[in-house]
Amino acid sequence: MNSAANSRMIEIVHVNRTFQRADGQMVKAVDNVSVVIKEGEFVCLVGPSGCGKTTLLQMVAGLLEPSDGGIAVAGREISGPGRERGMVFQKDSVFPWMRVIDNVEYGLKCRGVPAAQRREIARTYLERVGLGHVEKAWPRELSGGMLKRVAIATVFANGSRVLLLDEPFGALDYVTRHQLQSVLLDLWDEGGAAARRTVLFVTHDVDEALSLADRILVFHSGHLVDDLAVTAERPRSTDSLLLPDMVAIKHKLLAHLGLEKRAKPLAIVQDGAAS
Ligand SMILES: Nc1ncnc2c1ncn2[C@@H]1O[C@H](COP(=O)(O)OP(=O)(O)OP(=O)(O)O)[C@@H](O)[C@H]1O
Repeated sequence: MNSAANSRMIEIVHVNRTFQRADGQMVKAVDNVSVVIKEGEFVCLVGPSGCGKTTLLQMVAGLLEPSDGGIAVAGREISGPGRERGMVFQKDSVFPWMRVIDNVEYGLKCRGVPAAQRREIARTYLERVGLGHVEKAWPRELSGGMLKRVAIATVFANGSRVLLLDEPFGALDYVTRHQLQSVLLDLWDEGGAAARRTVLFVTHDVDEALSLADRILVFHSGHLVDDLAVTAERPRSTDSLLLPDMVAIKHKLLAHLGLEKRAKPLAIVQDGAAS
């Protein structure tokens, strides 16, 4: 639950991460990033390819160590992965050798949750993502969108207070993507504002960020270059994206991505030649 004591859920303090490429060249993937994420915030990370979004997420997950600086979650400096942080990757995050329900239960099983209790929790979340009817199926029998639902059910069933999602819907078609955004937001909001989990969500899709986020962090060349509040009311619809404030944020994001100049109408083609 939210409380004043841990309302600073993620604290990233002067974090740097450098890689050495195979050719010996050094790459500064994350460059002196400091930011505080409050408990229950839904934060999207946006920026051009290679700007360090995944690297930062992996450091918060504890899968990568910062070269410099520190990261604390719920007031504790992290030194590796932890139960309070759950991750969904762009590629499928399910074990192909386990049935759907066993996938969703796996984290609970590892923590010693009794069989009947973990089955009940897994079933609850599979129902919530609309997959109650395929609990006995194998992952290979499911579509890409269904597999993402399994991954989302799993991360919520595990009870992690911090969810780290790296372009989870990037490979999905438009309709499935929108359905899954709704599923994710419903789960995030299921207990009301005071029970919301803290989400870091990497996306390339500006409209997705505007639909989901309370706050959008914009990265460029490893730097955090903008921090935009999205205050539009929830639940948001496609019409919410047309509100003046949302359009203003979208313009800022497109400018950061270097896309503003493409907003001109296409030249009209007449008699086979551009006019
Ligand atoms: N293991 C690694 N070894 C060497 N360089 C790496 C490694 N991981 C990432 N990098 C480099 O760090 C930089 C940031 O990569 P990162 O994957 O974090 O960017 P990103 O913003 O998530 O990109 P994308 O949106 O394309 O996924 C890139 O220049 C990348 O080539």
